Amino acid sequence: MSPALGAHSGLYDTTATEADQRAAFTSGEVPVAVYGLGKMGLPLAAVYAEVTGNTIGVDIDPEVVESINAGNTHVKREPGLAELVTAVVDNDDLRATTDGEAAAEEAAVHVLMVPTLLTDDRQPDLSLLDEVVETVGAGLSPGDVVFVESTVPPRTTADRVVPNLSAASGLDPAAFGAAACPERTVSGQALQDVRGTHPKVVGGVDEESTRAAELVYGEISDNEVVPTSDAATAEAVKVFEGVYRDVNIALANQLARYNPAMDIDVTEAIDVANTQPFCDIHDPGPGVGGHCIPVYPYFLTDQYNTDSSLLTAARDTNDAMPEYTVSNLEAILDAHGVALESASVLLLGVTYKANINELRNAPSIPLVRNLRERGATVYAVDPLLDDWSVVGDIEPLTLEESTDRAVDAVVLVTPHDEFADLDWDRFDAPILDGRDAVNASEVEQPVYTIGGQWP
Ligand SMILES: NC(=O)c1ccc[n+]([C@@H]2O[C@H](COP(=O)([O-])OP(=O)(O)OC[C@H]3O[C@@H](n4cnc5c(N)ncnc54)[C@H](O)[C@@H]3O)[C@@H](O)[C@H]2O)c1
Ligand SMILES: CC(=O)N[C@@H]1[C@@H](OP(=O)(O)OP(=O)(O)OC[C@H]2O[C@@H](n3ccc(=O)[nH]c3=O)[C@H](O)[C@@H]2O)O[C@H](CO)[C@@H](O)[C@@H]1O
Repeated sequence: MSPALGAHSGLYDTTATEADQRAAFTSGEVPVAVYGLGKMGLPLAAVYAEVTGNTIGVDIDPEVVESINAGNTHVKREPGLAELVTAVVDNDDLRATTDGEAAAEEAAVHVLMVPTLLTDDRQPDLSLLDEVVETVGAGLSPGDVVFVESTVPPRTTADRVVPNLSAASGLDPAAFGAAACPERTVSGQALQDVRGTHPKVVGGVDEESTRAAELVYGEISDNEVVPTSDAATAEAVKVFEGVYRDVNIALANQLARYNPAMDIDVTEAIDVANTQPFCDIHDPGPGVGGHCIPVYPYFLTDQYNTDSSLLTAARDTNDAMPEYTVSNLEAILDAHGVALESASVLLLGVTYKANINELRNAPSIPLVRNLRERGATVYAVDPLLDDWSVVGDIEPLTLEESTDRAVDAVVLVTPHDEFADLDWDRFDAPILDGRDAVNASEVEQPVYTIGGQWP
């Protein structure tokens, strides 16, 4: 019970003044629970704890919970995160638990940050969201607010989350608030993003929910808080951002395919085209991975009886890039007198993005499958990866071991920091620089790029 907030410690439909609500929120009188403590959820929970002094982190993985309660951070390469987690745990501002229902009973602000992925037939998979909504519903109280930070198909908060919360709690939907407050955070800079690199978008299922979200994120974010007309609009903002990026990357990959016929360096043309403000063509590469960009288009394509051919064409273009990369490599090997079928190929970087230990939808997986189907022997180096089981039929090597292997070509798939100062000539083989990350002027071996000129 919060004296400042009167009847209940919730922010929804309270009679307290805005000033009293802010005071209650920042003094810990409005307990917060953050559900999902992964790459996005842990930074988010740590900032909530820093602001409120009373945040419960909920995760279904006991090892995650144990690690956090020991003041440790299982999410790596996030500047400032380890220090912040240690500080908020030591100060008892943040505590973690696997008991989501107990946390839901205690909290008045519920923040959902669990994965929203795809089923095998590429439909939105909201099963983890449904599970956590059941958990929150079991402890939901009048006056509580629920913020969906996970990226979801537009209309999910209003048409799925709220009815399920009402059913699980027995509360009338008018008794609690719900808003879509999509996470606009990039791994590798998560803390600064949560704190306000970009404006924070919030949209409630009703005006009071939007108001409560504005008040909370006005304390969490240093940037402006942008309220939208409703929750579905806020959800659409996030999905549209991701779809824009997938289509734009597909444009870059389409342009790369004009080689070898066009016989130019497409990446040079793109870079120069981008020197005027109405053009922002992204970079061609061996494919589009992660659980954001290749996923979000499917939150739209089959959900409405609307032609989505542009989005599906972009997805097809990006999904074809691993195979296109192999055809590039085959031309390079051929020019160096080696048949792909009998070649030894070294891949540098396997995770979907530099310095992030995440294999979801990683282009390296179809790339390895394609190379092996063609008969090539494949080695790979990835200093971040601890579980190679899903990568395919390859021999993982350390960077040191890789120099002892006679290989016919090297493919830079993911430019981790560890490769930044590499002596590329140590491999004595042509290089296919999939992410245009190698300074070819400093390398004696021939360096090719996706979109660059073929041999
Ligand atoms: N990773 C990104 O760059 C990024 C950026 C913006 C938004 N997002 C959104 O955030 C979501 C989460 O991404 P992430 O990178 O943090 O995922 P993650 O896989 O790193 O972490 C998810 C965590 O949620 C936990 N979890 C699963 N089900 C749970 C439940 N029912 N209750 C409590 N915890 C549960 C898992 O144990 C895991 O620790 C994404 O699916 C996406 O929608 C991701
Ligand atoms: C808040 C949030 O959701 N943030 C998302 C997050 O997305 P993300 O972490 O999944 O990372 P991305 O950078 O989008 O990369 C995805 C894949 O696309 C490949 N790629 C990329 C650019 C390019 O020009 N050509 C490419 O081929 C790359 O190698 C990788 O495999 O950060 C982005 C800003 O970085 C955001 O815009 C995006 O909303």
